[in-house]
Amino acid sequence: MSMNQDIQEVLFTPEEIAAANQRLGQQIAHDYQGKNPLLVCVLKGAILFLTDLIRQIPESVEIDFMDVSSYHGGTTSSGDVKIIKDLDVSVAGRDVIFVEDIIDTGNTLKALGDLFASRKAKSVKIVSLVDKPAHRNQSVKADYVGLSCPDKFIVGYGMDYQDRYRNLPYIGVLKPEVYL
Ligand SMILES: O=P(O)(O)OC[C@H]1O[C@H](OP(=O)(O)OP(=O)(O)O)[C@H](O)[C@@H]1O
Ligand code: HPA
Ligand SMILES: [Mg+2]
Repeated sequence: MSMNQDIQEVLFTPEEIAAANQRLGQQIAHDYQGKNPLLVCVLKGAILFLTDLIRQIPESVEIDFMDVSSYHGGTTSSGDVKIIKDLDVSVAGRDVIFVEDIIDTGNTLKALGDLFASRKAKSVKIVSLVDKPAHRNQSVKADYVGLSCPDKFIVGYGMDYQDRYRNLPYIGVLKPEVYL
């Protein structure tokens, strides 16, 4: 059965996502000329965004990955942000950009920000493809935002429900009967 049948509404098409990526890539390229920033992809959700975003940055960058989880497949944050895999490289003296698919409660980026405060990065900024401000309970804000989303649980383009739907090329909302 096609995943498309589980979708009630498409919020952002592949074209809208591509346009957002292009704009974000241009902004980052402009702001980080000659700085060789370290883009830290927050797995798993941000994997599609990272790979598309970096191709829109015609400047030298490096990438690394952290695996962080707090939703455990569901639709609400457990508040317990688990670091499953840390970076391979040191961030001391580096210009770091966290790459996120979505900022929702802000719990994930608050925990990463606290962790990085002691690691002596030269600068730390955040790029998030989607901003969902409705449930924010931490005062984190992305420096670069692609798309703003209403108070709905979304899937696709990296984002999951029970680890599925990440491979949808668009971002949408599931039919209510899927949440069982
Ligand atoms: O602002 P928050 O409320 O913390 O939500 C945002 C985070 O939640 C999701 O990750 P999740 O824990 O679902 O792990 P996943 O990326 O592996 O799906 C998403 O990819 C962000 O990292
Ligand atoms: O709306 C969402 N969808 C998928 N994953 C998420 N993680 C935080 N918010 C969301
Ligand atoms: Mg998830």
